[in-house]
Amino acid sequence: MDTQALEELRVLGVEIISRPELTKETLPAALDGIGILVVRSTEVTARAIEAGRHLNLIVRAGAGVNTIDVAAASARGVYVANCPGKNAIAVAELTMGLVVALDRRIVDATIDLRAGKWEKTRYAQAEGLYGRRIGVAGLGAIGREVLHRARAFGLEPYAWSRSLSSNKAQRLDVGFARTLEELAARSHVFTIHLPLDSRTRGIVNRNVLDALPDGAIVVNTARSEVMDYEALEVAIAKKGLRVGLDVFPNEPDRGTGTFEPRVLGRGLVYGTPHIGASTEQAQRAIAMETARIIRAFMTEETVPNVVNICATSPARYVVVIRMLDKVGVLANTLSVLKRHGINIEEISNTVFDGALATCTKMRVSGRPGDACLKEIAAFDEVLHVDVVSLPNLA
Ligand SMILES: NC(=O)C1=CN([C@@H]2O[C@H](COP(=O)(O)OP(=O)(O)OC[C@H]3O[C@@H](n4cnc5c(N)ncnc54)[C@H](O)[C@@H]3O)[C@@H](O)[C@H]2O)C=CC1
Ligand SMILES: O=C(O)C(=O)COP(=O)(O)O
Repeated sequence: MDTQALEELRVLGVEIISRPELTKETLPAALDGIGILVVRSTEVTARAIEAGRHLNLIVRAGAGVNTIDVAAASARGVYVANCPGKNAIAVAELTMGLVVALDRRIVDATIDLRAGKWEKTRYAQAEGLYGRRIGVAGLGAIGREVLHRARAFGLEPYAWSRSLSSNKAQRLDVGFARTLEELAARSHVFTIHLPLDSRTRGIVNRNVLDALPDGAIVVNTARSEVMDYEALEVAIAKKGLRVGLDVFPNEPDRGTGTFEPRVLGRGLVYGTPHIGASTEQAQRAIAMETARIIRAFMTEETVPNVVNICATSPARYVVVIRMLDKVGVLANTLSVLKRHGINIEEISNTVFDGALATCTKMRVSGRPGDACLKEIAAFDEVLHVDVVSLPNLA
């Protein structure tokens, strides 16, 4: 981990245990006594989350949280946070690297040269990128960085993304595709930057691949499960696609080992071992963001980048209680709320200058009745109690 980020954590008094060799299988047994787990692509299963009885926070030191059983974490009240955007430039750089390499067949030319073969005639047959169209599927942090770099190459950009409308596309000066098929049909270069979830699994399917023009360059640096790799193999043969992949089905979860993805032998297919995020710059940015998340978790009320906060809280009211800063006052008010069957969803407590008084705000699902409020107000140390209805912002 970056030395500055490590220093940040040391200042917080965090004891750091580094176990990069852990896998999906060995992680659960290693979580005993661990409060904060920082992971890259290692899978964090429900079994790991159950085994990690002391776990409060899981930080995905990267973007994609599909490797973490977020539902299992939510069910045990464990925060899951990621580092959005912090490795986007690195992935965009690799994406453009693959695009250029495929157009000019740089890898094959190098392999031939290393074997003593001067194949100028063969490798002189490149189309070139300038003036051709690039389709970006998923215009998030990485998609936008790709767009930026694609323009510098003179590629004409098109995009398809969840919240992209034709107006927004116009503002971004990018061609708008209404469907993924439409995007594919326009793309001489087609690049995928969608997260993996239940809606995107297999979304780049046979129909989408069939819509691509012959000889198109296809790049996937997102997740293998977003694309049907069997259909891809067929499309490579049928359409002469040139393909660049940084992600594969059943990737090893160790840094070194053997791995022979079948698709790599199916035509002009270049591959990298999931290194999209692996530049020093990106890793430094990720480390600093990880330290920021941990610091906020330990010292502040809100944790940044949490992906599993209840989007539609059942809380409809806020109980605001000003009280003297004395032992047991808050506990007394809570026991009254409990007796009246009021469930507290969220709570915050602020202490004011001089530490004489505090203000507690509790988000609750049911409106406390007058009797309940009177009981709270009756405590000598309670200065005031109020109930505020939350606006329906849904
Ligand atoms: N190869 C590597 O090392 C890396 C791979 N990745 C992968 O790239 C993915 C994207 O990363 P970012 O751009 O940072 O994420 P992001 O969240 O900033 O962007 C994702 C984009 O996809 C769009 N989107 C999401 N669901 C959609 C749907 N169902 N239909 C249409 N559009 C949808 C979103 O609106 C957003 O614009 C990550 O989730 C991760 O899986 C990320 C970093 C490194
Ligand atoms: O950030 C992401 O989503 C990635 O895929 C990066 O994976 P890594 O942390 O390099 O194993």
